[in-house]
Amino acid sequence: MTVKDILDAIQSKDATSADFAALPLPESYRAITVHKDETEMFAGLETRDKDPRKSIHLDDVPVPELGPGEALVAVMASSVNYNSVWTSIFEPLSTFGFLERYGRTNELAKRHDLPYHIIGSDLAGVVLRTGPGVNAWKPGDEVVAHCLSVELESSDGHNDTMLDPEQRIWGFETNFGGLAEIALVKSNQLMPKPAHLSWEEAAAPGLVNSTAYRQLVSRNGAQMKQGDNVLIWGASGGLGSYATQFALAGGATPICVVSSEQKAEICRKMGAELIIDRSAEDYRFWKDEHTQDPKEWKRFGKRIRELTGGEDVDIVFEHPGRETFGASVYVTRKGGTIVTCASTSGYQHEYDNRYLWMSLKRIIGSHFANYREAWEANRLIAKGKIHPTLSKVYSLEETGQAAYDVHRNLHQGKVGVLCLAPEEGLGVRDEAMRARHIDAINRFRNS
Ligand SMILES: C/C=C/C(=O)SCCNC(=O)CCNC(=O)[C@H](O)C(C)(C)COP(=O)(O)OP(=O)(O)OC[C@H]1O[C@@H](n2cnc3c(N)ncnc32)[C@H](O)[C@@H]1OP(=O)(O)O
Ligand SMILES: NC(=O)C1=CN([C@@H]2O[C@H](COP(=O)(O)OP(=O)(O)OC[C@H]3O[C@@H](n4cnc5c(N)ncnc54)[C@H](OP(=O)(O)O)[C@@H]3O)[C@@H](O)[C@H]2O)C=CC1
Repeated sequence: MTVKDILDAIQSKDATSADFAALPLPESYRAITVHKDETEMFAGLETRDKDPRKSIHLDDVPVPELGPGEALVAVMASSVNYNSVWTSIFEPLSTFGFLERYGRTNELAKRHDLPYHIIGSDLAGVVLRTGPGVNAWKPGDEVVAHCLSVELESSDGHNDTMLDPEQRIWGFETNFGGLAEIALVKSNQLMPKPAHLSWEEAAAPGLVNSTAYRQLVSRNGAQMKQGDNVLIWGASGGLGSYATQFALAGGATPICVVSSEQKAEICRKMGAELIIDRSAEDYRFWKDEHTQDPKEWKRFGKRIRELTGGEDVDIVFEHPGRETFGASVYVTRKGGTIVTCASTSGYQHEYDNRYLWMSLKRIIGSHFANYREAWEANRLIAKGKIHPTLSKVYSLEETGQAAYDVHRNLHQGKVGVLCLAPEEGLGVRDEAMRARHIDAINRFRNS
């Protein structure tokens, strides 16, 4: 039995759940990995010079044992997230430490502590097997998976599953991720695949869409409301392309920051009108490595006021971190919110705290999304209210290049990866709904 037989079953129109359940599992499958004995390979290099194409491998790996509450999924497509870039350059630390720590927690978790890490935190595919105790899903179900892995044995996470002390991001802090032909997930990560999307389109939004939803919309984030001005860094990037859509769909006004005219045009296509090209306007928030320039914060703030007709921003959607955080705190209106989920340009932030406390601003930390938020975010995709922002699709063999593109900011929106799917465009079940949204679905394609 090989993965080819699985693919044949998926592509045959009449395979039943019983047929999928009867398919023997292959012994091995192809997966994107990083290797434990290579974690020092980039020692001494600058971050930008660490090349994912060198550290990312395509290996044959054994199918992991299936535990209670888990599912094995045949992965048709996945996507590249920035967390896989971090994994592949071993920054800010090697993910093997996460796997070792997880492995120490219990007997079943030991499976994750291996000399290779199968990465990837998104998937669209078909359930192959479910473990004991799984009733909601069965072999043959077409699914996407969100990336929240929790144990829920402590009450700390019972109101908000992101607060579980054993909270992990699947495919980053656990093994057996989505950039592979088969993935192992907890069954409560599974959600229905949006019927109007192809496999690669369905696999694209998951992680970033859920994160932007919590960060901007949820009561756990900035609680954006109608009429809010929302400053969105990297508005045509992974997170930003969903934040921009949430702002527009929620009656807010996005002020989109991008770094080229091409990216500005994509934001206009999404419906945004207020756009700042940070390259063309050449903001230099840092005079040198250690000193910020408040005059540049002010110039940036003036530009925002020009665009909004004199208003400041209610919310800043932050993730670049060190480079922009001082400016973000400065330009937020009195009583406004800076909501951050990352620090791509550096995690030691500096800002002038007088502008925070004297103007009663708040900084909120946000990370991925709880079960319910991830479900709600996926529901918005399934209803055609928010759309995938897939620009380019690579084969599994080309994942290193795909991660390189994201690391070097050469991409737009999301970059997809075909795993078992032999070509793009497969897996659409609701053609009529697709036709209604086709322009929006294709907005980012080939940009
Ligand atoms: C969905 C996608 C998301 C993304 O893309 S996010 C971007 C990618 N992610 C990242 O860049 C984050 C990567 N992770 C990290 O950098 C690290 O992961 C953290 C900085 C988040 C945490 O650091 P660590 O060293 O792993 O964990 P500690 O919590 O600092 O625990 C180490 C030891 O320190 C003890 N400790 C924790 N808090 C306290 C305290 N308040 N007082 C005293 N001790 C403390 C712990 O218990 C433990 O101890 P013991 O080693 O013995 O187990
Ligand atoms: N905590 C969480 O749950 C999550 C955290 N993340 C983290 O968020 C970060 C962004 O992820 P994602 O959106 O997918 O990545 P992308 O690379 O797809 O998009 C980020 C965008 O940010 C902009 N940007 C990059 N560097 C800078 C800078 N120095 N100053 C201003 N803008 C900058 C770029 O846009 P432009 O050049 O056009 O300005 C880029 O398109 C990553 O660090 C990732 O790990 C992501 C998802 C979830």
